[in-house]
Amino acid sequence: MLSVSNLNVSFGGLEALNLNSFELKDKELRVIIGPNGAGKSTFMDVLCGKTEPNGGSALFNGIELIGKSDIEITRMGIGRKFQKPSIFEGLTVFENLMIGLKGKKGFYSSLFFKLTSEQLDRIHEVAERVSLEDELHYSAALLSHGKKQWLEIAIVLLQDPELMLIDEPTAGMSDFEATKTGELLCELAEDSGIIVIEHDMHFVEQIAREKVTVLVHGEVLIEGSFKEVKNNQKVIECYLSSPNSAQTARIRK
Ligand SMILES: Nc1ncnc2c1ncn2[C@@H]1O[C@H](COP(=O)(O)OP(=O)(O)OP(=O)(O)O)[C@@H](O)[C@H]1O
Repeated sequence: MLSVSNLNVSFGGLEALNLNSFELKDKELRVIIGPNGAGKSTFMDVLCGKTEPNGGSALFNGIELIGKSDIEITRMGIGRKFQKPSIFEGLTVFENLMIGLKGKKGFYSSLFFKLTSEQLDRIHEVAERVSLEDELHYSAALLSHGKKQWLEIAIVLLQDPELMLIDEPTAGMSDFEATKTGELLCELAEDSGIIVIEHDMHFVEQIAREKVTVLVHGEVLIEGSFKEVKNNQKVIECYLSSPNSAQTARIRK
C-alpha cells in the first residue's frame, strides 16, 4: 500500500527525517514510536501533503505522493487525524460530522445543505462506530477529551480513507478511553491501513498486532514485534528508559 524510500526533510540545518525505507502492507496497522523530536509527526506531515520533503519518494498504491497537495492526497484516500483535536466546539457532534462528509466543501455550505438519506445513514453509522450515537446532538464542547478524539476519528472515517494517519490518539485520555480507542483502531484496521504514532506503551501493546517501527533522529532504529522492540537494548536506552522518558514513553503503573 505504501512504499517510502530515501525521504529527507530538513528544517534549516536540522535534519528532521532521513527515512531510507518504510513499507506498509494493505490493511496493516503499524505503530510508530520514538522519543520527542524523532521525526514521527514530520513523517505524517509528508504523507498527508502538509510538508514538502527535500527529497525522496512515497508511493501510495504505486502513485507518487510527493508533490501532491493535501487535498489531492485526501482524495487519493489518505486521511489524517492530528494530535490536537480540531473540531468545531461551538457546533454539535452531528454538525461536525456534516462538515466532515465527503465531497462537501466550505463551512456554511456543509452546514446548510440538505442531507440525502444515504448521507444521514452514513453519519449515524460512523457515530455508532465511535460510540457517539447517543451524543449526536450534544455540543462538541461538552464531550470529554477522549470523545473529542473519537469525533475527530469519525470525521476522518467519513472520507472513507484507505489509509488513516493517527497522531497520538490517546494523549490526555483516561485508561478506559485509551483501551476503547485501541479496540476501535483494531476494528478499523479490518477495512483500512492505519499508521499510529503513540507514546503510551500499554496502548501500543494492545494494538500492535504486527510491526512496530522505532524512529530515532529521523531514522528507523528497529522494526519488529512489540516484544522484540520492547526488549531491544537500544530502544530501552534511547527511549523506554531514557532520562527524558517521562516526557516520551508513557508506561502505566
Ligand atoms: N515546521 C518546523 N520548523 C522547524 N523545525 C521543525 C518543524 N517541524 C518539526 N520540526 C523539528 O523537527 C524535528 C522532528 O519533529 P517532529 O515533530 O516530527 O518529532 P516527533 O517525533 O513527532 O516528536 P513528538 O513525539 O514530540 O511529537 C524536531 O527537532 C522539531 O523541532
